[in-house]
Amino acid sequence: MSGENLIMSSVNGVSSIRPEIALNGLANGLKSNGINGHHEHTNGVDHKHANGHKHATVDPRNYDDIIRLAEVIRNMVDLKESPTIGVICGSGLGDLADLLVDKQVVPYTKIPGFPQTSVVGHKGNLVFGYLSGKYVMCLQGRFHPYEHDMDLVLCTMPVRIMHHLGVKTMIVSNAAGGINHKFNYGDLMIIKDHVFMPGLVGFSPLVGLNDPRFGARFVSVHDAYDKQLRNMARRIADEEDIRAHEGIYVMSGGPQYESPAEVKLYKVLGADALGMSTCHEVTVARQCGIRVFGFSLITNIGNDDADTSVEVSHEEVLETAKEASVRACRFVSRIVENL
Ligand SMILES: O=P(O)(O)O[C@H]1O[C@H](CO)[C@@H](O)[C@H]1O
Ligand SMILES: Nc1nc2[nH]cnc2c(=O)[nH]1
Repeated sequence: MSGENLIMSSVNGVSSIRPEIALNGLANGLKSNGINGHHEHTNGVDHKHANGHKHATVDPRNYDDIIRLAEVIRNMVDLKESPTIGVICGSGLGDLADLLVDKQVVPYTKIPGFPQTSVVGHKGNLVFGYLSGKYVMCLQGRFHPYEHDMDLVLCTMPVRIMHHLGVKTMIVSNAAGGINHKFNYGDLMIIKDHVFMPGLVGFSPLVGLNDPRFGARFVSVHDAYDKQLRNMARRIADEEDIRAHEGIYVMSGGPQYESPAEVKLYKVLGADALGMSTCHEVTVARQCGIRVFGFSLITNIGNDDADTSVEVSHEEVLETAKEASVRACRFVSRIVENL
């Protein structure tokens, strides 16, 4: 099979991926070189794509591999300009990427060495285009650590690629279970701060040898969610008559939802909403100096009493996210307009 055939594709008839790239050449270019040439990583992963085809070896821990992969992606599309805004679409919120104007879609399956999505509601496309007149890149589908054997470095590879392609501001969304009693189905929660549970016990994307080209060894996340952006988002929510709160997001490892006793525990910790994503991406974004705005879509209400608890399901999460999707897309479009 030729590289041309693999890379050429049309999604919804709008993709215009450049055909001239030879995948075999990319594979060679993507061999791991080690940090600064003096450290050879041995944990490069041969990522098998959904179609069973084995792509180039990319070591997500290797700076040179990330830069090469970012350049491969740059060459797969005809970028209109540098995307300075990156959006990670959470469960059921991928509709936003479909709204982009003049868009170019690169399926993850066509990107050598890229991981794949497996969660319903995460399509698995990198989408470039204009939103509110600004050139953005959207991840239409994210990588949850529970899908990828808790390999947080692999799951945050797209954030480092965004950075290399020019992203300065990242908007990250997720679906989450509300545990603040004021929260209702379909409300938005502007993330003020987070509790990164996996990170607290050693599952951080920053664990391992640090190549200083990625950023600092020790990253301060005291101001991870930009205050100015939060204030702007609150004003926009008011103007648009969107119910939005501000609160603390907790990322658990998942994929099981919380037991009522765990929900109670998180309440004591001061959490407002629970999910299984976002914190790893935000941590890496802060390491490379990307400004972050994050919000949760409250798709279900956490149970805190085993005697009255009801089942939580991903179907329910997706259904509520779908109902709130138009509102959430309007919210993000207005934020981008104001950036
Ligand atoms: O955080 P996003 O990607 O929105 O997905 C959320 O929804 C899924 C559970 O329903 C989990 O993956 C949780 O993290
Ligand atoms: N951990 C967790 N993730 C979610 N994603 C959507 N709802 C929930 C929830 O209740 N708990």
